[in-house]
Amino acid sequence: MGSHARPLQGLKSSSLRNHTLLLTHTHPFLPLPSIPNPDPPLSVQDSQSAIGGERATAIGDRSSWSSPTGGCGLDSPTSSRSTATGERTTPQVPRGSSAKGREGPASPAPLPRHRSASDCSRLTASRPRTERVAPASLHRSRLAFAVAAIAPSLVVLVSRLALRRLRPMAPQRRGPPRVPEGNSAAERRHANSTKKDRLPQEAQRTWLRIVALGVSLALVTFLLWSSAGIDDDVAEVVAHRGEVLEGRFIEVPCSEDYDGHRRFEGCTPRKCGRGVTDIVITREEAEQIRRIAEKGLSLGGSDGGASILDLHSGALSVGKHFVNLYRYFGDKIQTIFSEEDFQLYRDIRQKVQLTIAEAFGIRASLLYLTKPTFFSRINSTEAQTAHDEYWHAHVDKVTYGSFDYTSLLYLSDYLEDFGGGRFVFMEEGSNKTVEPRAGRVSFFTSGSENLHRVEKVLWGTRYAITIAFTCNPDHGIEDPVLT
Ligand SMILES: O=C(O)CCC(=O)C(=O)O
Ligand SMILES: [Fe+2]
Repeated sequence: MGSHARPLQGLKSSSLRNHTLLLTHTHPFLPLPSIPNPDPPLSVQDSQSAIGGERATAIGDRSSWSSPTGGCGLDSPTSSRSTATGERTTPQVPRGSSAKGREGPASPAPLPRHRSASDCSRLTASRPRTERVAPASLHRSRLAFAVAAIAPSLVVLVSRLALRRLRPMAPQRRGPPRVPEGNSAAERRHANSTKKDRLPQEAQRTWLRIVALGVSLALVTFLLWSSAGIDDDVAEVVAHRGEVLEGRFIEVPCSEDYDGHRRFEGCTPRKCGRGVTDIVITREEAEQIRRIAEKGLSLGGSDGGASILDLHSGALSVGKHFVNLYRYFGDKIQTIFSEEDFQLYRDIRQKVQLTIAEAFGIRASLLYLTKPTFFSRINSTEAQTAHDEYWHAHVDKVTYGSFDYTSLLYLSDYLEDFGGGRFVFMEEGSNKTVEPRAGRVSFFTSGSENLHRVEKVLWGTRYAITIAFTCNPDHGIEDPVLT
């Protein structure tokens, strides 16, 4: 690594703040939009042009690396097109990955706003398949809270009633029995009989207390279990980390999300579903490409949650923001990445594209790589901004607009490299989980038929690449090139 390849974090944070571009603070990851966003998504009405505006000045002898667009390769929607074979057709404007694209002016792109699961549920409320956004456990949690709130009072009430019934002699306990004075034999007899009566009553009271305590404990346990998260809804692991899947495909009915966008017959999903395969990308390839991610991300990294590296635009998480690696390093970028790195990236993209085309019965050449396509690195550090909360349920088509087919290439192993961090397709009562495994490709149509989330990473570090495809050539982006 050359002299320029030192962590951006090594810069004085104040100068970094002054000179980095503020890109909406968001990661492209999740429900949170951010880096290079596709063209104004047709279906997302509340998109906002959140990027840009702030111009950075030079850091030391480095030239300015900002642009009004925020330095993360926000290019014009009209673009060159990448095909299955990686050729570019009719480039109209330089894209983010080209040297020109990195430096040239670009207009800010509206970004889709982060949507939570409940947003999604509102969005899709009329659709039978996607209404099932609130997971069953959420309902259970609410119920548990309600029960727990009234349960103690109920238990006390029932116990008191029960005790009252069991206590016919209760008034006697308020004071000594009224017996004629001097009748000591009668007094003793009465005292004895009262003691006898009291014994079983006390036993009953103790017994009731134990029952009340037991009920309360059971409720508390239930409540804790219920509110422990929605992961307990995971009903089925569709891809275990330990298995090597040749290919597993599950078809699901398409949502109506695609109707709000221009249709491209032969490509826009008519057949929807999800697939997983472990034989398209080898574990060696996964390891090599992970090294690229490690190299790039070692230069920055977010303050918590997920860190993002987008080789197309150059966007890299640093602290709570993004910087543009390409602008920052200029030609020196070649001291960090090699042509082989980029070639591998392109090869992998192509293999994934062919896999998706085959699974959905479409021509690979009709698919275009779209943005954001990026590496993610997640660890168990607390997210510092709401935008780093990668674990929210979301619909990619809603979040990113241009996505028609999403794919994820995992670069590390669940339970070996990290814990938590499983991918979950959310379906009420029957969530489907994909356990990441290095080299595993998980792909799916991007509409709300595939609402999903990532579990929080509990330990270790999880690496993945999100590779997205669109059917709209205008939303296509080029492969990254090292020039
Ligand atoms: O990394 C994953 O497993 C999922 C990422 C994701 O949902 C996304 O990038 O939209
Ligand atoms: Fe996603």
